[in-house]
Amino acid sequence: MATTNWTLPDHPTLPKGKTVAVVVLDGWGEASPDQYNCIHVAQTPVMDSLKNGAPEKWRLVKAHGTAVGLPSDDDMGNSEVGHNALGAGRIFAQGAKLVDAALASGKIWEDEGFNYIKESFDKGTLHLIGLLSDGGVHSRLDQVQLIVKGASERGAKRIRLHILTDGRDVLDGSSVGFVETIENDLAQLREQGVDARIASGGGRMYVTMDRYENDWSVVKRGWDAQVLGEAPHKFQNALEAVKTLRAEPKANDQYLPPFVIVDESGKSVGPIVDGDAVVTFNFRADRMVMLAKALEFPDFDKFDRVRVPKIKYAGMLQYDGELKLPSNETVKFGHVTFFWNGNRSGYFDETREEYVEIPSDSGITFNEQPKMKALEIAERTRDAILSGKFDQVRINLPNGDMVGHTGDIEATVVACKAADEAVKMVLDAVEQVGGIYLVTADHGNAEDMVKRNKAGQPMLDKSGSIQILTSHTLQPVPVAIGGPGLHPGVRFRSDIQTPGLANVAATVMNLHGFQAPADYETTLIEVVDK
Ligand SMILES: O=C(O)[C@H](O)COP(=O)(O)O
Ligand SMILES: [Mn+2]
Ligand SMILES: [Mn+2]
Repeated sequence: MATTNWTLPDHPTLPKGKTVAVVVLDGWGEASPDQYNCIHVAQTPVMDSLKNGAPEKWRLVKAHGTAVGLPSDDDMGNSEVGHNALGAGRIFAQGAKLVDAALASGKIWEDEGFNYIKESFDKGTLHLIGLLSDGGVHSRLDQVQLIVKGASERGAKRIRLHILTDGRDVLDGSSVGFVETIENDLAQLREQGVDARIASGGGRMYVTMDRYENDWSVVKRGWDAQVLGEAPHKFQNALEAVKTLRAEPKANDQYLPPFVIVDESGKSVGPIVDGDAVVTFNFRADRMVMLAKALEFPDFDKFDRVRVPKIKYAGMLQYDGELKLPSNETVKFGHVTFFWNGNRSGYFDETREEYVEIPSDSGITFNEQPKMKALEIAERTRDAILSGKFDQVRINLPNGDMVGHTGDIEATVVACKAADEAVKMVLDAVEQVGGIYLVTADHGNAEDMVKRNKAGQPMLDKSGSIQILTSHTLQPVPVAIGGPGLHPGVRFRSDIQTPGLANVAATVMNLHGFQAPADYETTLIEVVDK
């Protein structure tokens, strides 16, 4: 059998042995300057100097749509696809696109996963758990509709949906419309004799969709509602649930409390029991892995599951290639490890890598602490650079994104300033060791906090207030290179017209003195005589 040769060819000009700092600013895009562009409003002298100081060493790259493996150029970027592209150096079809293709070809119904869960359809219930929105980041409503329809046509007689409301990848308040849409579909199925209903729900950030083991109580709340059929709020139908819970002061789709749907006698309509099938319909991994562990691990000590039903469980994708979940931190830690490494947890080589997690504040929304742990991340990065132990030090600074998702403009301005200060500390350390930096971002967010019409003007809601955009954007992101270790002849090429994040990996390999493999997206840099 032929063995792969992983040795990279030497770069013809660029030297090896320089420390390279790769800095990813989460949610930091480039957009026209106005009062809703928090990066523009914030004092960001370091990022400004990179942009204005060296025009041949700063440029924009695409971070959304087909450039990062999403189905269309209407799809905003996100952390999973952005970091995958940054790490992989190539453009792979991402979860959203793979599921679209499997649904369009009908292959999804022939796959092992569907055949496995189908065995439960005769006697058991099919439960579908996931994010109900058309954000296209973790899941998509049209896919859920097709799955419900397709499963019912293929023998599922009793279907229960456990919905998570969004408000983060889509406008706050849009949950009501999504619930209406799916309720209509379910009503039609009921007319055809399929017992299909929503059984439970809750806001994504408070129920189920935690990530990187930041706060297991979030997953527990979901478990109680979805599996045990228990929640503090009980309603007869999901539309009433969402409308009533949204009427509470300060209510927000992201944080709706858990609820269960009950029958006339007050009994939950859809706990998960022995013999049932469960499908988690998010294609994105990070916020489903914890639930997958709770559903699958025989030894589990993160919370008391009370009852562990014997189920057949499948996900839309394999969420973790290392742990094989399903078998068939921190809020961003996994972005520069797990996502970067192609949704694979754990080290490639423990002797050569060290992953450092700076735990986030938990139990708060990040507009309360917009500086987050930027300073701590920067200090650890500085120390790692100064230690001389590493060829490459890679970090993700979460502020622009995490605070941007809260929709709090003032706090997002503070967040952007904090991220800029963190970049300064990293660049100072690079300076001290004679190293090289590459600063970029995984997608936009903080640079535009308002929903706009086609002409680019802010849109107003019925009461005349601007419609706050909590989600990511379609904007390009910057890439800046520099540092005393950078060969003086290095500059960005002008012959690649629309590069994307996938071009960064080959660039970084060059900065380490190597050429990228032939199938990588081309490097952004060239070396001219100086
Ligand atoms: O999971 C989230 O927080 C959002 O849906 C997307 O944000 P991220 O892609 O930046 O993680
Ligand atoms: Mn991100
Ligand atoms: Mn985000």
